[in-house]
Amino acid sequence: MEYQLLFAEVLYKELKDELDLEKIFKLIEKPKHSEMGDFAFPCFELAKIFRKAPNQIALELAEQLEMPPLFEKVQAVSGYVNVFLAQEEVSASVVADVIQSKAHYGKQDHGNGEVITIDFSSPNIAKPFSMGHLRSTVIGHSLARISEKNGFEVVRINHLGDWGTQFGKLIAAYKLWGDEEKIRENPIKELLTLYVKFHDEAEHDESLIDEGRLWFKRLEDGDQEARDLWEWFRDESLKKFNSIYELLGVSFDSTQGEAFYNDKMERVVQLLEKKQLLKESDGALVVETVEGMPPCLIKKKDGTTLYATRDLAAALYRHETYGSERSLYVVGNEQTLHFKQLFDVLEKMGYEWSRGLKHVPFGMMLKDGRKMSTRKGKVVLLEEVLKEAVSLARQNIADKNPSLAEKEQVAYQVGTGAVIFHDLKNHRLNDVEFSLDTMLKFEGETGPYVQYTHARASSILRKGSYHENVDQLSFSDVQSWPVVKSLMDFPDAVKRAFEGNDPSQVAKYVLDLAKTFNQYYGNVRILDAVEGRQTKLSLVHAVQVVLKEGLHLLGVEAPEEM
Ligand SMILES: NC(=[NH2+])NCCC[C@H](N)C(=O)O
Repeated sequence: MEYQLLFAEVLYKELKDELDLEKIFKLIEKPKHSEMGDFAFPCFELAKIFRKAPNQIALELAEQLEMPPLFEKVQAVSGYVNVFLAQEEVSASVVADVIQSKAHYGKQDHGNGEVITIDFSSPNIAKPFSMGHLRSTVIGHSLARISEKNGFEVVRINHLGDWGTQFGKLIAAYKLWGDEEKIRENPIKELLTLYVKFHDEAEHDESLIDEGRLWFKRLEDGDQEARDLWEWFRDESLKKFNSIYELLGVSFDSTQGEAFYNDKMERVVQLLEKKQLLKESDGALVVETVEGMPPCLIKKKDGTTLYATRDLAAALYRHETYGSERSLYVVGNEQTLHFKQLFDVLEKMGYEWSRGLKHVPFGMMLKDGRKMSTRKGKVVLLEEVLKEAVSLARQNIADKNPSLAEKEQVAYQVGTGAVIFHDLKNHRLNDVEFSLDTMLKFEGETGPYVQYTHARASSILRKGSYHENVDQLSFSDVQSWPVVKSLMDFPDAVKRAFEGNDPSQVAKYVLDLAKTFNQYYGNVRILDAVEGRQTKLSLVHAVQVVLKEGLHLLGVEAPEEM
């Protein structure tokens, strides 16, 4: 039951001529102090329309509103209409609802099964999986789950960077200096070394650049040797990437990277030609985009294609294959211009659906305030970082709970959960300072803190031999109300997270629920309660369900014990 919506509907009956339902819903506030009620409707905007003082309007509204049964009091105070819920009844109904719905609690249906494609992670082969790709993976994975929770059908796409002039350069470098043995031992590191060497040497030997270009041309034309080498580099890289995905619990519906579009680009070029959008510029083919933006490069002088050409082909392919009218591209904010150009070209091509394409940018991952870079061989190997988080978590368990069963599994869940949560707890556009120590703390705004709260709830339920039963819940204490109110906020957090493509809404929500519950736990005797033990345990159960589902939406596991 959505009480805020109920309140909005009642207000709407009185205010239809002035405001629409959505506007009213958005205006409703949740007062911080309980004496101001559970919801408050400000009348300041109406003052202009009615030419009356806000408080006068509030008084009249409070008089007129026909509140439904579970609202027990309406009050006009300083320009607000404050309404109070009937705590006992509402608590029983919310807790029963959560326990009966379980993981479905908070599910929204406004997506109506519509398909949405989410392009995320998308690392480049033959290069290390960067911190930026980690951010994209974590944010995209969470947005996929949040979209499903909002009623959408999601297609998860890993648009691998496995095509482009850099592979010509890499093949050229391998032909010159490559050592098969070494690459087999340590593929990504060796390939990166070759690539860096190529760039260094090319600074004083320009013929290398031509050599690289030639190899990419051969690759695009299907030359066998070039293909074989490329495939080998790709396979080795994928092995590494897959072990990271496994660690993070991430999977995809499609790993069709840029190379997949090799035979689909000619059609795009022809379409652009037919729509008279192609222009020649210095021998290259471009599409002019809106004023002030550089033109979008489609084909180079030598006939090879570009990142943007492949993205055009991919957008068409996805729309045709999945029937998607909406797509998210979870890619760092340094590619903002690229996506602006891409969407603009598609719009110029006359595709209505291009309006449903959205770039979801994010900030950088920093170490000691500086960008973590993979250039010039200064490699931060992500897999090692994740493993280190796991090993710190393992140490923690050894110190705090040495008798824990499933130690190893829990160490993985806590270690990776800490990294993921740390990334998602602030708005994605903020830069993130990477600090394992901070992430892994059991107190403060961390993943382990929320996981620990979930494990605490689970432990209370075990110790209390809890049996599910929602028939005779009776909430007469004041302490449970803030917890119930937090439970009630979950559906709205799910919706907001979708609307803003913003997993931090869910992260902040679970932190709030965990804090509120821990306060309750500190003040209320649950296991040795003389009265209402079943009700109290049911509240704990509801908290456990929602914490787990909230963490799930972020891509974080919730161990029962830790
Ligand atoms: N459709 C896309 N362009 N997706 C993002 C690709 C990201 C690219 N591989 C990079 O690492 O920069």
